[in-house]
Amino acid sequence: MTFSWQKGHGTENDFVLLPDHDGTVHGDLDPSFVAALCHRRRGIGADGVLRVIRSSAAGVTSEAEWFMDYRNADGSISEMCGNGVRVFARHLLDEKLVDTDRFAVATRDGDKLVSVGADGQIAVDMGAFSIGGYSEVRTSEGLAVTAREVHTGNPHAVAFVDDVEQAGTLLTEPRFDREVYPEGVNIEFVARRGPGHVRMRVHERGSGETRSCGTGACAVGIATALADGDTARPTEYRIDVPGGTVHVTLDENDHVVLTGPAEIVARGEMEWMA
Ligand SMILES: N[C@@H](CCC[C@H](N)C(=O)O)C(=O)O
Repeated sequence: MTFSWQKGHGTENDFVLLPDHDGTVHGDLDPSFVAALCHRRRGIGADGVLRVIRSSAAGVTSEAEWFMDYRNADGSISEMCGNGVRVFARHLLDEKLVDTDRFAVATRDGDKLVSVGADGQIAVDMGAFSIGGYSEVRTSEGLAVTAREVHTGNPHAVAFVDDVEQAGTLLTEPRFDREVYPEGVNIEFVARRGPGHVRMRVHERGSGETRSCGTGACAVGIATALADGDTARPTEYRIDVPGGTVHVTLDENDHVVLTGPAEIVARGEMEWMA
């Protein structure tokens, strides 16, 4: 099977992009194929796949022409990917599939408005968010922490710690309360670095520990504002992740806006032989 592909990343959260404009190349996008592509030893290696497909071809009702069909590295589907949408936007711009630097991208969590800055950074209005209560997360190495439930299109548990290295290796998924998160959860460990500035590590549902998570950074910004009693709008947080830095703004409409880099690093035709 031969098809075109690209590789990109946003703060080292990396993705295989599969252009499939009319949905004729990859059909239903088999989860085992996604998992094989993402495998770091037997495949190309990535935290997830972004299929680039027209909303109409994906059966999505949207004003936005392009739908980000996001899959986790294990082949599972998630509603949203914050770093992915920036990489997706970079691809649309590079391939001249959009002709303006402000446009919407359709996702399973609705349309996201993307704006490209003069510095090349990409800002995404991730829309409204919701906040839940507290429950415990526990790493396999025995760290037990109370985490705040935050939904930024997908589910997150945000746990404040003194030092993110306390989370240990994160080689296995921390335990969490399945009654609170029946669909699974992305878990962020967050440590403060200064006013409006935190550091985080994340264990992603369906992908394991990644070098960055955009929706996770948004959840962390929201949980930090709540913990600080910061009700000013707009208010901005700098979030350091192992793969770089992103900025999260809570704006006057109580939307969360994610700003960060996005880069395409390779493209080509592939003959998949596995
Ligand atoms: N890395 C992403 C989040 C991807 C989805 C997540 N693993 C889930 O299952 O919800 C991001 O940048 O937001």
